[in-house]
This record gives sequence, structure tokens and C-alpha cells, in this order.
Amino acid sequence: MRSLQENGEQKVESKIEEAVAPLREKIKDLEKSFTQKYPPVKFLSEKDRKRILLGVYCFNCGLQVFGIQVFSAGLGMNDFDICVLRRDEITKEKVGQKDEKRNVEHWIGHENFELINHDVVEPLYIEVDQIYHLASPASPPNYMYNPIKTLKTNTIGTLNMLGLAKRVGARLLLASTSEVYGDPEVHPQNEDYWGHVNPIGPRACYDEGKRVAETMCYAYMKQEGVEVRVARIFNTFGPRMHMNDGRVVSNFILQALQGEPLTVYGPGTQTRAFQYVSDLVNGLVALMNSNVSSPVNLGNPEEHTILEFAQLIKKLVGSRSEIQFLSEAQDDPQKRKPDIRKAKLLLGWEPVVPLEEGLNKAIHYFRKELEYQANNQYIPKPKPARMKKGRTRHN
Ligand SMILES: O=c1ccn([C@@H]2O[C@H](COP(=O)(O)OP(=O)(O)O[C@H]3OC[C@@H](O)[C@H](O)[C@H]3O)[C@@H](O)[C@H]2O)c(=O)[nH]1
Repeated sequence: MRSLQENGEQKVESKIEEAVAPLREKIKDLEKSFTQKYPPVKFLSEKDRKRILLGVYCFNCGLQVFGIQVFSAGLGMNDFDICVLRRDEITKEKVGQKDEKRNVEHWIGHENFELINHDVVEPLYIEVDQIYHLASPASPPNYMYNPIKTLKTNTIGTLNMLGLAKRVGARLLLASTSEVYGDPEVHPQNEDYWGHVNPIGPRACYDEGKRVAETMCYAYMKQEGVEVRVARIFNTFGPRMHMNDGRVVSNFILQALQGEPLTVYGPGTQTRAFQYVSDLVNGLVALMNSNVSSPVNLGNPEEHTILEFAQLIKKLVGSRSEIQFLSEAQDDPQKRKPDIRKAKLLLGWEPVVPLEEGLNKAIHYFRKELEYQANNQYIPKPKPARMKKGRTRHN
């Protein structure tokens, strides 16, 4: 009799334990988020505090640009995780109200953080010490979608940020790009190479936009004494990229995870070298706080063909997806690999995250996102070359 009662009690206990275990996990996660370390700004004197403006691009608001201001003793990976590369998704209307501000929710309400909703094409009047000018779409399908706005963001937007830097005496870091080298005739690309860009091709809005943005930086430096830093950023990937980003890393991972064909544009012999986001962030922060005012390449020199890259992602995901060859994108650079000797020598910086390790982190992120989206009845597909007014975006 007694043992029957004990058995019953044990069953009830194990059922309770089963129900409570996931709640315990949730509490652990919540506790972790509370113990996050932030810079000890409160105890710094006014002269040691830095007001840092991070201008980022918002994916879901079309080309509306958001500014994020962090009041900080200095910037580190934790501060940057909210926005670098993501340049998007501060709001997620497509997914639903619940998801609004999901990407920055762990920062909302923090005393050192302020979210500014602002379009960089309009002047901005704030007090700030450092400006990371990252505002621009960076994915080819995105920047080609509205080339005029891409041009305005990179030209008028850059003028506005330089004007702000001049007015308040701030230092400005421009997120430039390996695309200033165009379809390069020099390989690997070093900072002295002037590039090979088609000024009237479909990529010109971004390539030439960034080239003139660099020109503006050096005009403001020479004429007005503004302190500028120019990072030429090579292909970068990592968690928090948008599901509809349209660049090759997110496309291939999502296609592999969903059992869909991996879409290779052209024969797949074109090469790229991919760096992981944390390496880029460390490079940007090192450059901002250095005395190097000339352009610096930031990228990982490990070069692969796009076909090799598709095969690698298939292997890492464990996917049976086929590889599908689509027509080549117009003016697609045929090879790209950064020469990073300057960054190594002058910043003491080089990438440390191996490609496969970074890809596994990105795969883990996208797998979770797919689960999350499925629970919210929204499963986005990787973006194909979108049509606008009867034209494909690549041609
Ligand atoms: O689904 C796809 C997407 C892309 N690709 C190919 O993969 C290569 C890389 O394409 P991505 O769209 O990821 O990026 P790109 O190298 O063309 O441009 C990038 O360059 C550096 C950065 O400044 C920018 O983030 C972006 O402009 C290209 O050759 C492209 O044609 C595919 O084969 N399939």
C-alpha cells in the first residue's frame, strides 16, 4: 500500500519536474541577460565619457536610416552587437507587432543607450564624440532596389555626418567597402589600388556612392580639419543578418536548411573571402581609436570560389540540397581578396575566427530564426533577384 502511494508520488514529482525544467532554463536565460556587463560610464568623469553615434541601416523600413547613440566609456563588442552588419531589423513589421525592436530589445531602457529614429539624408543636430557612419544598404539586391536612395544615403548622408562631425569636433569613421575596387585587375587588393568600377552599371549607386563618400571624407579632413577614418570592409557575415538579406551567405545557409537548391550565379568560379562579424567589429573599433587616417582594408584573406563555398555550407548544414546555376549577375567582381598587411602593421589587427567556426555560428542562428519564424507562422524565403518595373535587379 505504502509503496503504491510512493510510486504515485514519484510519478507526480517527475511530471512536475518535466513541466518545470523548461521554466528553469528560461529563468537562467533571463538571469544571464541581467548580468550582462556594460561599460562603467556612471563612475567616469565627464571628460572621459564618449558619446558615440552608430548610424545604421534599417532593413524593414525600406531605406529609412536609424541612428543609435551609445553613451559609453569606449566601444566594445557588446555595444556593437546591436547593429553592425545587421544594419536592419530594428522593427519587424512583417513578422508582427510582438517582434518590434527585437534586435535591440536588450538595449532598450539601458541608461547608456538611446535609440534615435532619423534619416541620415536629413541633417542631425546632436552632441557626439565619435561617429560610426554605417548607414547604407550593403547587400547588392538591396542597394540596387532603390539606387537613387542608395546614392542619397551615401552622398547627402555622408555630407550630413561630416557636417555634424565638423560642428561638434567629432571623429568620423566611414564604413566604405571592397566594392570601391570594382571588378579588380589587381589581386589581392591593397589600399593603393584605385579600382575598376563601371560608373553607369547596376552596382554603381553603391560603388560610386562609397567612392565619393571617401572623397568627401578627405575633402573635409583637408579643408576643415575633420578627423576621419575609412574602413574598406570586405564580405562579412554572422548572426543577426536579415533572413531576406540576399547576400550569398544568408541565401546559401537558408536554402541548405530548408532543403532548397543553392542558387549559384554564373559558373561559381568567382571568388570571395569572408570574415566573421566579431573580427570586423574589433577592426572598426581599433581603426576608430588609432591615428590612421588613410583607408584601411578590413577582411579575412581566406579566398574561395562561390561554388566551393556552396559545397562547404551544404556539408556544414548536412543538407541534401542541389546546387542550381543561375545566370551571372552583371558586373559581378570575378575575384576579391583583401591585402590586410596595412591593418596588421598599423592596427595590430587580423581576423581570428576561422571560416568554418563562423559559419557554424551563423547556421545555428539561422536554424533558430527559422524555428522562431515557424512558430510565428512566417517563413521568409531567401531573396531571389527581385523585379522592379519589369527589370531584374541584377541585369
Ligand atoms: O544567392 C546567391 C547570392 C550571391 N551569389 C554570388 O556570390 C558572390 C557574393 O555575393 P554577395 O551578394 O554576397 O556580395 P558581393 O561580394 O557581390 O557584394 C558585397 O561586397 C562587399 C560588401 O561591401 C557588400 O556587403 C556587398 O556589396 C557574388 O559573386 C554573387 O554573384 C550567388 O552565387 N548566389
